[in-house]
Amino acid sequence: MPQEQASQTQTHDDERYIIGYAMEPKKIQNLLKPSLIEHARKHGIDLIPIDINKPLIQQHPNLHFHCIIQKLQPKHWDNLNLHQYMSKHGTTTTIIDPPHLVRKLQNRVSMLEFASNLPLSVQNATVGVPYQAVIDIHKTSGDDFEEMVTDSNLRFPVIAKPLYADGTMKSHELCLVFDREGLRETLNKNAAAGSTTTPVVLQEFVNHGGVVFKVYVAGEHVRCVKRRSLPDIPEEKAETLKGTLKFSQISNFTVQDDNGAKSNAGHNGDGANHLSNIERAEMPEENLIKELARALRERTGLNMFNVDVIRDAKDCTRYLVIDINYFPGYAKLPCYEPFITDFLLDCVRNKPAFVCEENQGMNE
Ligand SMILES: O=P(O)(O)O[C@H]1[C@H](O)[C@@H](OP(=O)(O)O)[C@H](OP(=O)(O)O)[C@@H](OP(=O)(O)O)[C@H]1O
Ligand SMILES: Nc1ncnc2c1ncn2[C@@H]1O[C@H](COP(=O)(O)OP(=O)(O)O)[C@@H](O)[C@H]1O
Ligand SMILES: [Mg+2]
Ligand SMILES: [Mg+2]
Repeated sequence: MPQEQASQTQTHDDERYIIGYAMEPKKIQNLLKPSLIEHARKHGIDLIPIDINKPLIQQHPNLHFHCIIQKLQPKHWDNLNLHQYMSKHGTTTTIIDPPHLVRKLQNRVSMLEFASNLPLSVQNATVGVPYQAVIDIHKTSGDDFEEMVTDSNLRFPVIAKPLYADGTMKSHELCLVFDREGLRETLNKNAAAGSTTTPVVLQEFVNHGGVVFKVYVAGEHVRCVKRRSLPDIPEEKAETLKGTLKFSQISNFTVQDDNGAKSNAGHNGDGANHLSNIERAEMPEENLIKELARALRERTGLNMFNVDVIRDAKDCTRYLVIDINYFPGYAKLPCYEPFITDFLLDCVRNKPAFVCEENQGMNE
């Protein structure tokens, strides 16, 4: 890690804290890199794995967890029986964050409600959400379909997103839909999937210069990075485009990766163009990012998340939140080790802002 970006963390010499992490192996592999474990250790934190498949009360009988971080499916909450654990240790152990609050980010409608009508005031900038509507996926033909599209008030192109953003690969399978026929086709395919049919949110596609700003939040700590996004669709071209275009996890390339990365959504140009778009794009005002993070922490009651934000290509003061993810891939941030460690130290030193309302709703 470059010296100049090393932790601002101050270690209190003899303090040691035990922090448990409960998550699936893939997430552990992505997040708990040796560099993080070592950085945390040097700053007084021992990061200890928790087995997500058996009750926590049966694990580590001689350890006291000051705090537990987690990214879990509901079945893991049952297996861990954290309720039982917390009834014994709840006064001294904090769980970040309560699952009933995390769950609100797993639905693309309730997720964006947090970002609607945000009272932010940084210069002239506004932060909102794109217009979106949940549609009835069974109305795929005839007058029903026509009426539904008209009633939805949506303007094409739109992005069809699975309503549930529950961490599955399927929940990241998105589709650009250019016209009514494309929408009908998408709904028919969904219906053909039978038991795996999922409700769909249609969200207006907003031209934004091919760059998404990812705002990573860990308590009071906030970082914003630029990532690759879908390219703009010029209005005259939008009128001629037909059908649909599937894509998935387009922003999962860092700027460095982007050079050689190929996308299945490249309907308008090549990687090199995107790269220069990203390089050229001005970052949002730092205060705006801070205010956005603070407002969303307050509204969601959560500490660990990131927010995907785009800037309207037609109006550079208009920012739109398009996605909020619980416990994102912090390791993709440069120097994520001090970022996470500083946050964890805040948690264990019990800054009031970081204590989840007495771990309420834990087993809901
Ligand atoms: O695991 P699920 O619940 O699917 O959520 C994923 C993971 O958190 C990704 O991090 P990782 O790749 O480390 O698992 C994250 O990438 P970022 O950290 O780049 O945001 C994704 O954000 P999107 O890129 O918006 O999908 C987010 O949707
Ligand atoms: N309304 C929108 N207008 C323009 N581009 C969008 C919009 N919504 C999503 N995108 C693009 O699609 C990508 C994935 O969408 P997102 O809602 O973040 O889904 P996921 O949860 O799979 O990351 C975004 O990072 C962005 O590049
Ligand atoms: Mg996203
Ligand atoms: Mg997401």
